[in-house]
Amino acid sequence: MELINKYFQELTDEQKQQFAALYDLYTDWNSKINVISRKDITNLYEHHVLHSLGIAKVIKFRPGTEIMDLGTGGGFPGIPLAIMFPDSHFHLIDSIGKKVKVATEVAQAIGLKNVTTRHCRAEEEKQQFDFVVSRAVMPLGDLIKIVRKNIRKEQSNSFPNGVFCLKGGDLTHEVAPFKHRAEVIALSDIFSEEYFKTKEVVYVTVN
Ligand SMILES: C[S@@+](CC[C@H](N)C(=O)[O-])C[C@H]1O[C@@H](n2cnc3c(N)ncnc32)[C@H](O)[C@@H]1O
Repeated sequence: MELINKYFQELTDEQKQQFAALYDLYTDWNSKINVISRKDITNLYEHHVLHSLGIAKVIKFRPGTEIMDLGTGGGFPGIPLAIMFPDSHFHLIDSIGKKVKVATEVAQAIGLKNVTTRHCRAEEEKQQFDFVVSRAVMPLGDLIKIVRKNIRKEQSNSFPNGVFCLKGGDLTHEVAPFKHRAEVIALSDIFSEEYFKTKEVVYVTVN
């Protein structure tokens, strides 16, 4: 939790309480439904919460922005981002029902009013959003093909509407087809912890 305060110094008391509550909630839910590797739960704030918030270091979503988290699992990156941007709306979807249940229960338990969840495959989701966020779900090319229908044309943020993905490792091949429309932001330039040495935020403009 100190790690979140270290990088985000303007949190309200409510946001601090919401972030702090995640540890017990995920420890409890993860013992029933596996959404995080069991041995990684002690690294919840660094590997999952702060990693998700890497996107918040790249874009400050304007109030009213609508975002879909594709393949949210137990709520990453959607839940940490929903805490960080209470005036934006986050729609969390996953094709595995019991994982969506964890995300739904955690959002409810911490009183998030800006989160909806849905158990479905992204291919079936027809709603439109300003942005799609995603971590560890599928290769960039496949993801862009699926979400093209979900990105609305009208723009209202500092970045044109598109996709923010949390990725790791060498992305040369994955990003090559999008070279004029993609931007790779190294999280090692933002977070000093060893874990972020090989982690990136990839942004792709869609439309
Ligand atoms: C490795 S998990 C990552 C979960 C979460 N994003 C995280 O980082 O903790 C990948 C998730 O993507 C979901 N998924 C894969 N393909 C999907 C699709 N086409 N539509 C919706 N969810 C999908 C899976 O059910 C799984 O929960």
